[in-house]
Amino acid sequence: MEITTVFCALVVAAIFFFYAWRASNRLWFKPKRMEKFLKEQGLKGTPYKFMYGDFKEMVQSTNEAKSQPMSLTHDIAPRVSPFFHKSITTLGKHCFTWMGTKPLVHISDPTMIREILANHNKFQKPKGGNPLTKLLARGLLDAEGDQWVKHRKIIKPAFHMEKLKNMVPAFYASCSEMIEKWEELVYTENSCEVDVWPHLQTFSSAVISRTAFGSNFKEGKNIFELQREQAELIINATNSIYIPGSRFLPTKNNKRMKEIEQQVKGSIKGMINNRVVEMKANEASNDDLLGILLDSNYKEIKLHGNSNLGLSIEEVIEECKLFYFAGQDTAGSMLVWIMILLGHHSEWQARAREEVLHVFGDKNPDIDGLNHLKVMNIIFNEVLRLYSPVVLLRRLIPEETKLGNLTLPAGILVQINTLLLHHDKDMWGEDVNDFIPRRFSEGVSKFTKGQAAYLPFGGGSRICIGQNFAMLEAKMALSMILQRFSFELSPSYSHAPHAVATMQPQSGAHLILHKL
Ligand code: HEM
Repeated sequence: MEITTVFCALVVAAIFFFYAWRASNRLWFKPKRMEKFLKEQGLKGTPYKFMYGDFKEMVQSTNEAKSQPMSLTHDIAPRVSPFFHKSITTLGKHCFTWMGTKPLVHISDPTMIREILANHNKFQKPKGGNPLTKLLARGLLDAEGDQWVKHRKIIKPAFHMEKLKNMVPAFYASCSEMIEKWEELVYTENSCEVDVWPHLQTFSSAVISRTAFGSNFKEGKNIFELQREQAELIINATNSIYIPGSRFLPTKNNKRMKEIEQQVKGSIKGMINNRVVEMKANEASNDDLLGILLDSNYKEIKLHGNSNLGLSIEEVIEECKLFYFAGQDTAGSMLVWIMILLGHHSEWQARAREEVLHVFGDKNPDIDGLNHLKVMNIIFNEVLRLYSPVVLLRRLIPEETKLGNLTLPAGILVQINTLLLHHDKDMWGEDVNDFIPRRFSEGVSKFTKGQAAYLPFGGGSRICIGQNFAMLEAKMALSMILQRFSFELSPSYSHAPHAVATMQPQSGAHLILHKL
């Protein structure tokens, strides 16, 4: 009897020590080993702090930076990315900080950046972290290896130029709705102050609803409104360290997130089922993203006679959710900074209008004309450099990997700070923080000398699939706006760029619109 009790006590103690050792290894000894390993290679870094890493400092510096607006300059990195900006300024361009227990190695050398972006199997999208973010978007953005190859192949045709051509009327209709509202607002005085930021968000959301779901536009809009609410709930939840399992607690937020998830899935599933029936009866229009995606999916299955080569309904649902997540906020962010910068730099606004009127007069913009707008193109490139909607790219290293002269241990994260790279004096020169679209007049690669230093849409094989879509959408919107209005920054405009999921104007974008 006594022997059994002693044996049981020993087993319990062994289990306790095993888990205690595992926890202390994960939370302390492993990070400390990695810290030593990185320091031995000459990298400077912040000291590891138990479990949280630099989390508290990051939140604190972001809150401080956001507490007041800045002067109207384009030197925005200290406000938008305060913690990473300070780390890189004090520790060097290649250094490390901490995301909880994981070291985050910052890479600024264009040759190393190219290598990271070219090898998507060695440098993968980060896994782990807060699992709630998966409720927002998975699909192509999240897939790896063969799964990613399969998804990209099926989705790619939806973004070919000849398919985008058919989406131009959707861009036009969405922009007309926005402009009608502005015309009502300026009606009495011929000019009026408008915070264009919410209008541009509604516009980019309408564009995605129309182009994704065509005739089911209204239903699509409803789905996207739910997704927007989901994004807000998730962003709130990710502002604190995630405690494993806490997403299953029956809190008000958790319940609402689950409810939204089910409603969104149900609606998209219903639309897909209807569309499949219509496709079989040859009654469906394949001009929208959903139609093209389903068409490309079934062609792939038919071609190889193997249903594993296509996407499952669940996967199609995830891709539809991703279109919204990846395409709405980013395009809205790009447009709002274009309008703010052109409101501030009136000479460039005048040049862009001159070009638009020269190409289209007062006619509706068409795709050929939009593809030939040179001044607008260089303005967009410069806005995307200074106010890149996506401020950083992050990758996880699953196995020990060589990068330049560094050996990076398995499990660490590498980060390319797009915003800091776009504001780097060594790369762009002393006038780095000035708005000079002309620097792109001979193309991006001429200025960067082909180096991976300009990455608003990422780079390598995982470059943004919606790049041409977004550029066309923004060109259509700006052309239609310039044909009808001139605008300048309102005295009540407060310059406060900040990064949420994308770079956004924290206090809105108050412009004075004048009807032409
Ligand atoms: C100005 C607008 C946009 C910007 C600045 C932008 C930026 C980016 C960036 C930087 C990436 C790479 C992320 C990484 O490597 O970690 C990316 C990927 C992606 N973007 Fe965009 N994007 C924009 C518009 C769109 C639109 C309109 C769509 C779709 C409707 C879209 C769909 C995607 C998808 C699906 C990926 C993942 C590609 C892959 O991993 O293979 N994006 N985007």
